[in-house]
Amino acid sequence: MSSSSTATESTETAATETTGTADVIGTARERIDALDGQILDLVRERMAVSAGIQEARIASGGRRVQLSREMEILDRYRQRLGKPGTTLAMTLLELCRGRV
Ligand SMILES: C=C(O[C@@H]1C=C(C(=O)O)C=C[C@H]1O)C(=O)O
Repeated sequence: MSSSSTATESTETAATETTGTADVIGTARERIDALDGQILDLVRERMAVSAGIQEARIASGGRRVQLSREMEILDRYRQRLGKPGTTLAMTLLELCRGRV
């Protein structure tokens, strides 16, 4: 009797923990989805600002790409995020280049 009661309790505890874990994950995923939305909006904003700079430089006889500036950006991302930061910065620069 007491062993059956213990088994029921432990099943209920497991169910409560499962529900709690699902809640934690669900809430955290909502936050991740919101953050991804902001990141994507920011990337699109960065692309537009970058295009404006490139347009202005080309219109005044300059080149689209300025490698020294890109090196600064790659270094910033590498300092904050390590090697994957460099990869991320390269992807961002690729997105932002050549869209004028
Ligand atoms: C936007 C610029 O032009 C290009 C694009 C860059 C960028 O998207 O960050 C950086 C350097 C340039 O190759 C700039 O010179 O600042």
